[in-house]
Amino acid sequence: MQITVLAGGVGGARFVRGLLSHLRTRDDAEQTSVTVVGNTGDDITLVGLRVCPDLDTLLYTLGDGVDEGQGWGRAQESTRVAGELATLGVGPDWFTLGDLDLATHLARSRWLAQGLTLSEVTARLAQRWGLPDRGVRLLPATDTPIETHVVVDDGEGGERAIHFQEWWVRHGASLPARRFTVAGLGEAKAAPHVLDALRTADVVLFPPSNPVVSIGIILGVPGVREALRGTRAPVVGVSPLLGGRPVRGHADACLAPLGVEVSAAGVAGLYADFLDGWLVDDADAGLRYPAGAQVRSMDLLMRDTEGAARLAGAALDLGRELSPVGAGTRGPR
Ligand SMILES: O=c1nc2n(C[C@H](O)[C@H](O)[C@H](O)CO)c3cc(O)ccc3cc-2c(=O)[nH]1
Repeated sequence: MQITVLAGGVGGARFVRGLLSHLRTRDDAEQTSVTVVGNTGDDITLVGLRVCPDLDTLLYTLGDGVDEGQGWGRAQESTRVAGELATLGVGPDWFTLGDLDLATHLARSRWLAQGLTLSEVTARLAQRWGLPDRGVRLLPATDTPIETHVVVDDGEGGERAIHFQEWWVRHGASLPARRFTVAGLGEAKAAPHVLDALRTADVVLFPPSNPVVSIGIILGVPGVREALRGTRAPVVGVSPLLGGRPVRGHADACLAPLGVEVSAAGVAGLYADFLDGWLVDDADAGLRYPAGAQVRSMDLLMRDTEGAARLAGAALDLGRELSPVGAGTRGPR
């Protein structure tokens, strides 16, 4: 079985870790491969280094090296270099790069400067973190450098665009966003294997990642949405909102500027053109959902890896139910 997952950072990484844990309990584990397509809109260049937060969160989480408390960054990390940079007045003081994490950014930036693509760099890092041995292929959504920007009020009746990380980390998403723009997205090409992984999957899963600044960015890469509309695989998503609130992150602050209802139903509407199955929390079972997707409710909270495994198993079960005679047998939509 081939499973393709579109993922943002912490929520996506924890869901995939749960998926791997669930797959280990199944008889067909040996014949199953997982392709994860990661968001690159969060990427940023800091102190001359290319930082890819969502890809790194996936690498560290799936490679058992993540700081569990934060959900991002390396476990047992120190920040001596960041402290020295601050003393030198270099770099933003609102974004901290850990010492071990810096090695990732140094290696990535060096390999990119040598002419490797982000896909090739990510494959090297994935090897370092043992992802292929765990049956996981990690792909950036695109090799084209893209960056999400947030348009906010400039305080003088006009507007200004700031990098997504400045809005998210420095301001805690508290500045009302007028809209999101993605530099480079228009000219971006899906990275190698991304479109094929969607077209040839047996099931496509959407973890409870941010629908606007994580999944939404991947969907904006030319060809991705069309591949999802055309795939014969069931597409099953997990709502990132429980009772109208995100478990972590700021999905609510991202949906408001789009004029989308901040609810599991509102998010389902963003995926309505390709979604086959939608897992929502029991608290949201009574909402009115767009026609087309089968909705199932359960306790959606991923308290630990076991909880994430339960969720991933339910998403796979729903996918199987929607493709009763085997994936690849339904006509394209
Ligand atoms: O809240 C923070 N998040 C930090 N994050 C998390 C990240 O900014 C966001 O949570 C994601 O981009 C949103 O998915 C980092 C992620 C990295 O891979 C590397 C460094 C950082 C540093 C910070 C930070 O200083 N503060």
